[in-house]
Amino acid sequence: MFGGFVKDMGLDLGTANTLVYVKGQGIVVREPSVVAMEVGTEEIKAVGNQAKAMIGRTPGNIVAIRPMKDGVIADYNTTAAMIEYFLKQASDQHIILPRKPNVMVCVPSGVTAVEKRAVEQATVRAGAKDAYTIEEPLAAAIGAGLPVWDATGSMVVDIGGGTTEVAVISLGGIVTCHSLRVAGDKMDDAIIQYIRRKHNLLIGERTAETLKLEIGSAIPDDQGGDSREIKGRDLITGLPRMIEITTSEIAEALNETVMAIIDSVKQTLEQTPPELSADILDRGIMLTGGGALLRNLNVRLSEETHMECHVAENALDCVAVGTGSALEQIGLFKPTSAIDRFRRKRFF
Ligand SMILES: Nc1ncnc2c1ncn2[C@@H]1O[C@H](COP(=O)(O)OP(=O)(O)OP(=O)(O)O)[C@@H](O)[C@H]1O
Repeated sequence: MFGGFVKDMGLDLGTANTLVYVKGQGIVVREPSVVAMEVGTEEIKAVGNQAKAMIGRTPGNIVAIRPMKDGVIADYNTTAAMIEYFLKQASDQHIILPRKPNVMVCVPSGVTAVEKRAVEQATVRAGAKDAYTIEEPLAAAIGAGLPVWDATGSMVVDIGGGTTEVAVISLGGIVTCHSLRVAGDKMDDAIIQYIRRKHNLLIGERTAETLKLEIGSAIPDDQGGDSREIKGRDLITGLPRMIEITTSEIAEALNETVMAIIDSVKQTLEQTPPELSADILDRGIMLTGGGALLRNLNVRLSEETHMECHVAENALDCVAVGTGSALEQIGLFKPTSAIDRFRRKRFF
C-alpha cells in the first residue's frame, strides 16, 4: 500500500462532528465541526472541542462558526482549514506521513454535483493526495455491519446533525433513498422555539442540545417523565430566569421533526421494489447517526412502520467506520457504485 508508509484516511465530515478514521487504526480524531475565528482578520483561533466551548460565549471580535450546514459546505475556506487541522491532528498523533494520504469523504446522498465537488476540492486543498467521495447512507450501512454487498435489501436511516439519510441498499448500490435536511440541529431549533413560545424564555443552542440529550424522547411520557432546570433570558423582563422542563414537553417540541423523519422512511419504503421490501421486513430497519440515539425514536418508528427498528451499536461512528472500510475495499467497487474518484487538478 503506497510504499507501506502512507495511511489512507476516511473522513466523516459532519455538520455536528468530524471523525477521522485511519486505515488499520480505527477512529483517531472525533471533534465538533466548529471553528473559532477573529472577525476582520479571519485568523483561526481554535478548532473542534476548544472552539465548541466558545459557542455563544465569544467576545465581540471572535466568532465560533460551524462551516458545514445541512451536511454540505456553507463556508469553503473555513471548511478547508478545519479539515487541514483534523488531518494534521490525525497524522501528528498516530502516523508518519512521508507522502500525502488518500482520503475518502462522505457526502449526503442528495448533494448537487457542485456541493460534492466543493467537498472534494476542500479535502485536496487540506492536504489529501486524492479525494474520493462515498454517499453517507452507504457508508453508514457498511459501518453498521449491514450486508450491503449481498443481493438482499438493507434499510438504513442515518440521522446526523444536518441531514437525515434514508436508503435501501442492495449489491453495493443505493436502490432508493431520501435525503432530508432535517436532523439533530432542527431538533435543537424546535426546542428553542417551543421554550420561547411556551415559557417566554430564550435559551441557547447548547442548552437546547443538552435538554435533547438528557431528557429528550420521541414519545411523550404520560407522567411528564424526567425533568431539568434550565436557565435563559426572559423575553419580557430581559432578566435571567430559571424554569423546569419535562420529557413530555421536549417530546412535544420534537414531534414535528420526528414525524418528518418517519414520513421520509415511509416514502422510501413505498418506493422500494417488493423483493427488497420483503428482505427489509425480515431484517428490520437500522438506525445510525447521533440522532438515532434520541430516546424511543426506534420504538416510535417501529410503531409507525410495523417493522423492527434497531439502533446501531456504534451509532455515532458508523459513517466514519464505513467510510474508512470503503477505502480499504476500493478495489471491490464497480464504476456504477456510489464512490467516485476525483483526480486532483493542482490547486496551489
Ligand atoms: N443521545 C442523543 N440523543 C439525541 N440526539 C443525539 C444524541 N447524541 C447525539 N445526538 C445528536 O446527534 C447529532 C450529531 O450526530 P452525528 O455526529 O452523527 O452528525 P454529523 O455526522 O455531524 O451530521 P451530518 O451527518 O448531518 O453531517 C447532533 O445533533 C447531536 O445533538
